[in-house]
Amino acid sequence: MKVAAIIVAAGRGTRAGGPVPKQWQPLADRRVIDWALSLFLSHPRISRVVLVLHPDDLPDWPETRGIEAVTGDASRTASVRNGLEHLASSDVTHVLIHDVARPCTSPETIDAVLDALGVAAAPALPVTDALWHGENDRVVGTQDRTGLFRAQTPQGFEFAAILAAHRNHPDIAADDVTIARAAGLDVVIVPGDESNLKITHPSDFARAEMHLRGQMDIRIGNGYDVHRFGPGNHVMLCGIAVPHDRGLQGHSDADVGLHALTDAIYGALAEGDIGRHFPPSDPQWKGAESHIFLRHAVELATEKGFRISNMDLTLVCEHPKIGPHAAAMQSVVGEMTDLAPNRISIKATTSERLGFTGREEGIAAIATALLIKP
Ligand SMILES: Nc1ccn([C@@H]2O[C@H](COP(=O)(O)OP(=O)(O)OP(=O)(O)O)[C@@H](O)[C@H]2O)c(=O)n1
Ligand SMILES: C[C@](O)(CO)[C@H](O)COP(=O)(O)O
Repeated sequence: MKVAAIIVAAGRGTRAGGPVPKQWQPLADRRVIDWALSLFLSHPRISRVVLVLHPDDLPDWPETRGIEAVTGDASRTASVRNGLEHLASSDVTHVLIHDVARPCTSPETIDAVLDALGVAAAPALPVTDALWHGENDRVVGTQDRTGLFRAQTPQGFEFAAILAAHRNHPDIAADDVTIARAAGLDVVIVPGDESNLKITHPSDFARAEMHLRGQMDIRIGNGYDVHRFGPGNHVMLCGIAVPHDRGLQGHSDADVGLHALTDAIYGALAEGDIGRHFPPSDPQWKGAESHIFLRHAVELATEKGFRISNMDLTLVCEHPKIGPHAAAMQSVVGEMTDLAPNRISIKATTSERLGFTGREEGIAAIATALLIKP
């Protein structure tokens, strides 16, 4: 079985509204389109992913590894057909056709459809509400719901069969099962999922967001570090050499800010602290630049499937004054972590001349990091 996925994303999302078509709108920290793409790209049983885009959107689509971008057409049916024709002379044996507008589809639904193939299989849910006919805000009739289902995607087909069915069905159809049925194909119904909703109207964004956030692994971690002052003419703080009449002492470059940020990430991952990964007893870390530690923590987070959402750091000291350097620190930390500066907060406070920071014996730093695994 060699399976391709066709994700149709050439619609204009008129019912959903918004400044751009719905697939480009933000949803739970990504764009709607990214949810469907990452689901199919990461599914082990899918070998090719074809993305059908509107002609206006195609020029802006960056060439992306593993995604074959194809031009869409005036109707969903015609867009699907373009995707199928793109695969026409390939060795693909089966195809899953999916709406980009369904960002909450689960890998289990994909597996259920693939397991049921066959010639054709698609997820659906039995209708549970009473059904009426209505006119001018009045009920004019009722409809028996026995045997009625609400169709979802991805809809799966034997490739040659659905290609032929589409070629023989030039008219617009509600979905690809309709076209398969018109060609006489037998379609198996597999259980759909209430959360596999299609973003159609503005209120659907909130429902999808609630589901996706509920599914996410969201981790918070804190980091705290202190370094004492010693001789020197600058302190390293968040990767910036800040002029000062003393330096900070430590086994590494004593960048207390980067250390707290690093420990916050390790903390969120339940991966101990810097000392566990870079033991102070190991001479190779003597005088080390602390960006090494922060980069390691970020890599570890990425390896475990997490993305850093934001970080917040407070430096506690009377001097040096941090405000004039905060923007530069944000930008340097942004480079180290691959985060936009507006996701990194760097601020400072004095301790009102109380305690060791108040007596200017050293600098303390407190950090929080929020990590998300979709
Ligand atoms: N010419 C079209 C129309 C629709 N679609 C895709 O088909 C799916 C289902 O369509 P729908 O939810 O109706 O999306 P839109 O057509 O974008 O929405 P609207 O009808 O509100 O404009 C969506 O993923 C949409 O991008 C497509 O690829 N090409
Ligand atoms: C394909 C589909 O999602 C199955 O429920 C649905 O038919 C698409 O309908 P739309 O009117 O094009 O949104």
